[in-house]
Amino acid sequence: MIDGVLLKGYGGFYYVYGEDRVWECSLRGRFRIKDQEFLPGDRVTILPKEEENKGTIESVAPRRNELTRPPIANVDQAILVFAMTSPKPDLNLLDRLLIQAADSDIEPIIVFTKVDKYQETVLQGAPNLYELTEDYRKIGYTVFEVSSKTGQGIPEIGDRLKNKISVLAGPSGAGKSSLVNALSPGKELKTGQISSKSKRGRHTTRHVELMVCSGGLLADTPGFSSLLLPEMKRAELADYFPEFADFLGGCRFNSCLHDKEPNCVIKAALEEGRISPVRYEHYLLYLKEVIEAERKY
Ligand SMILES: Nc1nc2c(ncn2[C@@H]2O[C@H](COP(=O)(O)OP(=O)(O)OP(=O)(O)O)[C@@H](O)[C@H]2O)c(=O)[nH]1
Ligand SMILES: [Zn+2]
Repeated sequence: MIDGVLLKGYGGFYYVYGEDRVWECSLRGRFRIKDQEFLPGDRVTILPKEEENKGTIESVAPRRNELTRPPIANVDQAILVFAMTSPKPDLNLLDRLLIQAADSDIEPIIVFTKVDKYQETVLQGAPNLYELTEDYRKIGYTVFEVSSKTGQGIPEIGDRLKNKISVLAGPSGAGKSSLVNALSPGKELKTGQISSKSKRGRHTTRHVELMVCSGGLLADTPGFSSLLLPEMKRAELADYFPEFADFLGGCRFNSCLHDKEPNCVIKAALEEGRISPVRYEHYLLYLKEVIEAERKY
C-alpha cells in the first residue's frame, strides 16, 4: 500500500501523488457504490496494480478541512500574494483574507511581490513601504518579500511549500502566476501532461487540480474569491486580530467591542502606537459588516 494525495479526478480516473510519482487510479467497488465524492487534497492509500503507475484507491482518510473556493481538502496554508507596488497592496483585502484563512484553520503566509520594481520606485523618491511588511511581521504573521523577476526570496517560499498543500490568493495582477513560474522552472511534474494525453473529456470544463511545486502541492486555481467575512458573532471579531490578544480582557466592559466604549484597552493600545491604525480601521469596518450580517440570521 502507498500513501498519497489525490491531485484530481478526471475522465473516470483519479490521479494520486505518492512516492514522488503520479498514479492513475480507479476506485474500489465499495467507493463506486457509495458514490464517494473525492476532492483534490484527499489523503488516500492505493494498491499498485501490475501495470506501471496504476493502482486502485483502497481507503480515504477523514478531512482536516475543506475549502470551497477552490474545492480542495486538507489545505495547510494560504499564500496571500500582494504586490508591493503596481498595483498598490490592497490591505483591506489582505486583512479579509487573513480572517478567512484563520476561519478555515489554514495558515496564512503573506508574500509581497515585485520587490525589484518597488526598490526602483523608492530610488525615484516614492515612500518606503517596508514598514508595512514589518507591521505584519510584528503581529506574528509569516511575511516574505520576493521578486519573481530577480528570484529574490523565491527559494525561501519554495521551502515553505514542501510537503504541504497550499492555495494561492490575492488580487489580479499581484504576480501569482509569475510566482508559480518562478517556483517551478519547468522541471516539475505537471499533472496537465497527463490530461493532454487523454482523449476523453478534452472538451469538458477544466476542474481544479493540485500540481506538484517545490516538493509540495499547490492548487492551480487561486482561492478565497469572496470578500465576505465568515459568519460570526460581533464579539468574536477581535479574536481574528492576533495583535489584540495581549490586551483583550482588560477593557472596562466585558462586552466591549472596542469601538465607542470608554476605558477600552484596544483604543489605548492604538493611541500608544502598539496597534496599527490601518488594522484598527479595518476592525471597525468589519465590525459594522458583522453586526449588519448578524441581523440577517
Ligand atoms: N517587476 C516585476 N514584475 C512582476 C513580478 N511579478 C509579476 N510581475 C508582473 O506583473 C504582472 C502581473 O503578474 P501575474 O503573475 O500575471 O499576476 P497574477 O496575480 O497571476 O494576475 P491574475 O492572473 O490576473 O490573477 C505581469 O506583467 C508580470 O510580469 C515581479 O516580481 N517583478
Ligand atoms: Zn475594548
